Amino acid sequence: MTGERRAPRHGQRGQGGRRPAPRKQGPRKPPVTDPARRAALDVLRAVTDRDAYANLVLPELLRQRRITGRDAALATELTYGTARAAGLLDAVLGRCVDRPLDTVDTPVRDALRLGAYQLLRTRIPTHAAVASTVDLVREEAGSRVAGFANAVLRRVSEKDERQWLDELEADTADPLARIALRTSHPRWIARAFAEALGDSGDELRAALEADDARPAVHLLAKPGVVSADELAAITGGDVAPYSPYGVHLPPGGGDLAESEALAEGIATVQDEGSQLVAVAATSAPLTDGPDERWLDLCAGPGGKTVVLGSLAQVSGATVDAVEVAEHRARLVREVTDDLPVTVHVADGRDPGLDPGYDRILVDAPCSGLGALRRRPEARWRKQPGDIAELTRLQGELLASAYRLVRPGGVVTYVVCSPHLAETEGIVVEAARRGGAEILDARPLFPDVPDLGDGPFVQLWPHRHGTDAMFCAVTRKR
Ligand SMILES: C[S@@+](CC[C@H](N)C(=O)[O-])C[C@H]1O[C@@H](n2cnc3c(N)ncnc32)[C@H](O)[C@@H]1O
Repeated sequence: MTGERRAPRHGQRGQGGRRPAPRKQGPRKPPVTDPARRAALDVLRAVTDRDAYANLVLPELLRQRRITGRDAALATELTYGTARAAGLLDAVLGRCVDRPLDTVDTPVRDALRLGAYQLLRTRIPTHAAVASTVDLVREEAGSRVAGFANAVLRRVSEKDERQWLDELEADTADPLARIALRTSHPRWIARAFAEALGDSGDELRAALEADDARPAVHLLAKPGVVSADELAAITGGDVAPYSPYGVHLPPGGGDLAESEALAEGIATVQDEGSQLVAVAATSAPLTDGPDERWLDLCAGPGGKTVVLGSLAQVSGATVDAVEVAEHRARLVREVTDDLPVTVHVADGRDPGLDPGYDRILVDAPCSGLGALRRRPEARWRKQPGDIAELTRLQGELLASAYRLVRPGGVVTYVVCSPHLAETEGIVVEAARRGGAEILDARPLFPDVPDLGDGPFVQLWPHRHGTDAMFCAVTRKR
């Protein structure tokens, strides 16, 4: 590995024969790196060391350090971009480090990822990407390791992303592994998408690419409180294409924490796909009987309960909201305190409520493979083995819903995942055992195109601009 000399910066001495300055003792110098990259690295380290969520840590850290404007935008782009692309970046770095990458200390590895991301996926000039990363490594680990980082990143910079991909792809004949590499997804997730789409070519690539792009923030205009048109005018966003209550904020559209609409409680942050499935749950056709008692069996933190509660208020119904985790139940209470919603801390598999509900929503705990675009690091943290445990719980929750719904009542099953084991694999068997018929869900999504052959609805980022929500509507016989 060869190191390259750089122009001296920040008080470094050149190597032109002058005596090096004596090494200073005493307190460490304050960091010299720019605040955006420092913030990005600190968040990436929190993700690695503490299993933190980048999208929760970053906004807080920007606020604490009063990082705003262009610096905040750069920190956001670098943090989320690096976290999303970690698999590809590691593959490239693995070619540029002369020992196994996992033997490199994690702070240094995180910094190398950050540097490699800038080199491969941004227009930041090479010298700036390398020098700023080397500064970070120097702060983290001293000058010797900084020299190592410099050498590694110089190697990374010898090729652009396309050339690296060509080189890495040449090592595998597996088309799925290639697509996964190009779109920065683990292979098992690419496979799950392929199976759900019934396609492992162009459409799969489009789905994974859309899943790799940073999504717009979607708002829910609280039904009965403010219209989507009004909310769009207040926030400067656009009325959503499909949800009657949706607004899309422009990319980088301001600090959400400062949004008056959120502070006043007239809007909440909610993906348009989540809005659509919640509306579908309230509009699925019942057979005979009343339409008054609704149940949200997995309610926390209450996003869909707000939709159910608001529409229940309009139609004169009431909602019982069940959530097993006390702290999440508290969140449901907070967002529904002005709605006809009663929150119960209970296990949805046996919540101790009287049966006879007209409508039940089972928004089951799931792998979240459908919302990876909103959780940058999640794709590298999840494991295929997570699915089996979830499917057992999903089946048990749905079975409980069939015990609680009245004949002719509707159970809507939703997961934010396209994984077939969590979607069709659960519903077909549970509905059969629960004595329910599966309805065509597509008419409950009016004007939404490309819904396939039914009866289930699977939304997709590349088709609908939503998270990949799955929705099955069933009716008890
Ligand atoms: C996908 S989230 C629901 C999201 C929510 N419906 C919303 O729109 O904000 C699943 C929720 O189910 C809860 N949960 C997990 N196991 C449960 C159980 N056995 N009974 C009830 N709730 C459960 C989790 O704590 C989590 O809050």
